[in-house]
Amino acid sequence: MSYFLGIDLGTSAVKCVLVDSAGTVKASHSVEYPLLQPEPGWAEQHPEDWWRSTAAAIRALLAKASVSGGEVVGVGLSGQMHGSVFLDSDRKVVRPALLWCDQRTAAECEWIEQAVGITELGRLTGNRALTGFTAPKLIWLRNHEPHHYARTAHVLLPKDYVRLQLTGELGMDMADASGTLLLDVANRSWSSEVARALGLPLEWLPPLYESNDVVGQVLDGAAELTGLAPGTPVVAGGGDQACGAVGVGVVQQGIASVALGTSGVVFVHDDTYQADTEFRLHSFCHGVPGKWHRMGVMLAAGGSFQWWKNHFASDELQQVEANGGDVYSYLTALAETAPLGSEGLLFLPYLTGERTPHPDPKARGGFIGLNMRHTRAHLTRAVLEGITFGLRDSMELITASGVEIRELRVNGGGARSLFWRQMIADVFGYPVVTVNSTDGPAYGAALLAASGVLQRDVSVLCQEWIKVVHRVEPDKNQQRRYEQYYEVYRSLYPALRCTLHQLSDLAVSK
Ligand SMILES: Nc1ncnc2c1ncn2[C@@H]1O[C@H](COP(=O)(O)OP(=O)(O)O)[C@@H](O)[C@H]1O
Ligand SMILES: O=C(CO)[C@@H](O)[C@H](O)COP(=O)(O)O
Repeated sequence: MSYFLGIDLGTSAVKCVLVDSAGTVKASHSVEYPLLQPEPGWAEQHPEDWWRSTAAAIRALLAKASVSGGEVVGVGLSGQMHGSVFLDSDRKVVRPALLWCDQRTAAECEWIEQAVGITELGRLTGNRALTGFTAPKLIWLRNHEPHHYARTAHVLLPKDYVRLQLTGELGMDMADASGTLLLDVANRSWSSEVARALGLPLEWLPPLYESNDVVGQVLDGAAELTGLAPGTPVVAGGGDQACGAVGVGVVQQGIASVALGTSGVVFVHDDTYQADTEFRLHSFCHGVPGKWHRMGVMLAAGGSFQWWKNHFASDELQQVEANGGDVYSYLTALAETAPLGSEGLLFLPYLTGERTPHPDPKARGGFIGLNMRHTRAHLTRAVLEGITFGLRDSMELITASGVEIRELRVNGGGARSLFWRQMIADVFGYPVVTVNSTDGPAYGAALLAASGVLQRDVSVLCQEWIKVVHRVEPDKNQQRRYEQYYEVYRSLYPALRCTLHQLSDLAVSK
């Protein structure tokens, strides 16, 4: 039997999945690694941890599935986007990577937008300078760690480091490269103009590939560590959002995906390059060769729910866990006992600043409208509703550009909850479906590997592999009531912006 291996290098863990040539998942396996937060707002990881964990996950997956390395005929990679891996001329790691959720580069983003100009930067790259993106991190390194900057010879994104260890080849796909702020997204090539304006060496950037291009073959040493066969072809793959969209079949116009991971993303496919006039949406290359996509990114979607679980719901939760229950399922059931709108309570999900629609590292979260009747159930529901309203903000920007949507495909950990899926259908006003692939980005990476190795069209493979398994329709009455809450929600950020900034400054003042 032949299998394709999809690897998704996430923020908390690497997930590997084996898929057969008909698109059926044989088995999956995850291995976690630590997230370092040496200062408030910083987020780093050791690239060596990624590689060690990936090799261990592949080995364990093959054993679990009783599949031999020789049966794996192609490998694809997906990964957390934007993270900067700095390598020296011997391809050794210079310092820990700065991740997508790291917020230290606010000053560098301002400098970039002044140096290039927001409109010119948008014309050249399709995007604004946002704290998570890669180029501001390179400038941060130049400003704050010149000794590390002087040693740097190559810059990669997280999953590209893993591909380098597997194959010995430097490379980056267009989809992930779009989040560096150094790609001319419209023309799918590095922007020498932006690199020159920022004084960044273009030679640090690796060769570019489409997501289903074969970049290299598994090396002997990597084969020994992973259990894969030497010479197995490895495709470029893509950023986790592009791979996740491929994994749920968002490879044509009319279907949007909503990813409920740590971040939250509303994603649409574009046949031609499109950019938001004010660059509030990210305009990126898609994992489908020669195609593009736009997305709005909320930094703490599932992340807000996870924060709520970790800090304000610990007592019963220990019991739930001890009885083998799922803590998130317990919390969504609790939320369901509170009425729609949480009896006049709104939650702002800007716990780690925000990207879309408010590119603001100093935005902060909050509960607004508390009264004496509110219980933990109301607050839990308000958290889920606030995240959903925040995602609707991205959808508003997408539909305002003239895109017509007929269906939402939900993926990520939050998609497990039927209650949350119904809430999304009611708040967005579109049918919400889930598909047979629950492994999202890893499944998309396996599909891209199959496309590259078998020389099959990505969209055709999506049609063959991906099937809708569940559908919820918006409830008109609930939709009308949510609309009233959403109108209040969207008025809060402009009204509170200065207050949130003051609080953000006070939090770090000594
Ligand atoms: N049963 C569930 N119901 C609702 N939300 C859930 C459930 N399980 C997980 N989640 C949410 O999904 C998030 C994790 O999603 P995942 O796609 O695994 O994220 P990542 O890839 O960023 O690590 C959690 O933080 C939580 O908010
Ligand atoms: O920054 C982005 C997209 O622009 C994030 O989507 C990261 O790529 C990681 O997301 P999770 O999968 O961990 O939520």
